[in-house]
Amino acid sequence: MRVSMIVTCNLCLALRPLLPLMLLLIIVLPDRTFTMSSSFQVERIEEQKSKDNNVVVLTRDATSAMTEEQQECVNDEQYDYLIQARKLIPPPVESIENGDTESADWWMEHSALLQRAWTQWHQQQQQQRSLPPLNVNSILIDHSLHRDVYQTWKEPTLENEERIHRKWEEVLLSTTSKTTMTKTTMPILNYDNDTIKQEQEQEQHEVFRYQNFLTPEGVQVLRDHLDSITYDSGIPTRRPNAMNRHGLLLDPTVPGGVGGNLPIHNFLDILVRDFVRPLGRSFFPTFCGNSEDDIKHYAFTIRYGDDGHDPLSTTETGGDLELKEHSDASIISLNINLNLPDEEYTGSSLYFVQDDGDKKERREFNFESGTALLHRGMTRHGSIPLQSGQRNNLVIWLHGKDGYVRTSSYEKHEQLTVSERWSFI
Ligand SMILES: O=C(O)CCC(=O)C(=O)O
Ligand SMILES: [Fe+2]
Repeated sequence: MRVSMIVTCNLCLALRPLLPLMLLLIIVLPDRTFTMSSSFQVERIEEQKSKDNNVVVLTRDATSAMTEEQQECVNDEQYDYLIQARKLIPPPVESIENGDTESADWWMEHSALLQRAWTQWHQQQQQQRSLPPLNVNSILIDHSLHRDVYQTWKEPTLENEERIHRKWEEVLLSTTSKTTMTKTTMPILNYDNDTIKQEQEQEQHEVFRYQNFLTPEGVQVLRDHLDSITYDSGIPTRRPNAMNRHGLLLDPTVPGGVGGNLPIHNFLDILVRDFVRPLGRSFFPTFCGNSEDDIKHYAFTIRYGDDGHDPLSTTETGGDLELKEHSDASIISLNINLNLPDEEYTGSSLYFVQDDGDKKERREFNFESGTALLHRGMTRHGSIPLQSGQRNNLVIWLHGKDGYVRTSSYEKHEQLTVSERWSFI
């Protein structure tokens, strides 16, 4: 007992100089140790949870131990895809790398972030930006066309189809010669004993026009919606295709395409299902003979001329001016003008190549606000230079899966029946 007291006293004496430090540790350490270990534990648990779910997230519990500044940083950088997407600098639309005009790799690399940003933007916009529904009472599409189309959906007859066709102008007719093989029983007339070859002149309707396909209200709401995507979202958007540099690629399945399941996507789905596909099948029954041919759509907007928002552009007016002659990667294309009635422009007529066998001629068309042209993708076309103003159009291509475009024609007996044309197959 005595010994132990002496030892304790000696120890006390030895430790005496350290006493202030020990006191300080007793006061400070428990609290520090508790704070650190608890926040550490939470983080470890959450880290484990997120690993299990294969997602990397910082939870609110883990961030509660952070300073306000740190937390803001986490909120911005980790959660806010919109802020991250807005910071990206996309490759200029004019850039060409290894022959690739669309910088596909860059869009692929940022595709997941951009899609999340669109979803986030949609959630923020939901209250303010919607489109009127595209149902039978829709104010978007010419009422009398709409009525006839819905009547034909209810009763798919040739008469009802004919009523719709009368509302469209046939604006381009080509004459092509087609060689047909006919079975014969007269062996002397040919060498293979079984067929005779016949040259037939065939008239082929190529382009149809509907002057006021979209109502003035329809043009206005679609433009507002699309302009908001372009100018308000701040999310980088990929050029619409290899030829057009300015406009929106509206296909969410293509890296860099506008996503987020916005009202425009729903509008396009219904427009394609209820109008473009059955109209394409009924105007071009020799080419749209199977649902495999027109099952998919690819939609984009195009803009010719300056919009004053494009400092990176190097073209004379800050936008595209013309489009070279081409055929589309589609079986059917619908091209609708989205200029507001008072948005005037000169030049920029769309031309189609009229093929009369020996002779090929260009036929030009001017778009007016809301005008739609429906044509085969294979019919060659382009647009002449814009002289002044701006032209905005919405283009929808129909094709098969994986971009498959069928070009050969179907014989009469292979073609879809009227009820098949107006069905969801
Ligand atoms: O409206 C135009 O200028 C034609 C657009 C076009 O043909 C296309 O983008 O494929
Ligand atoms: Fe085209």
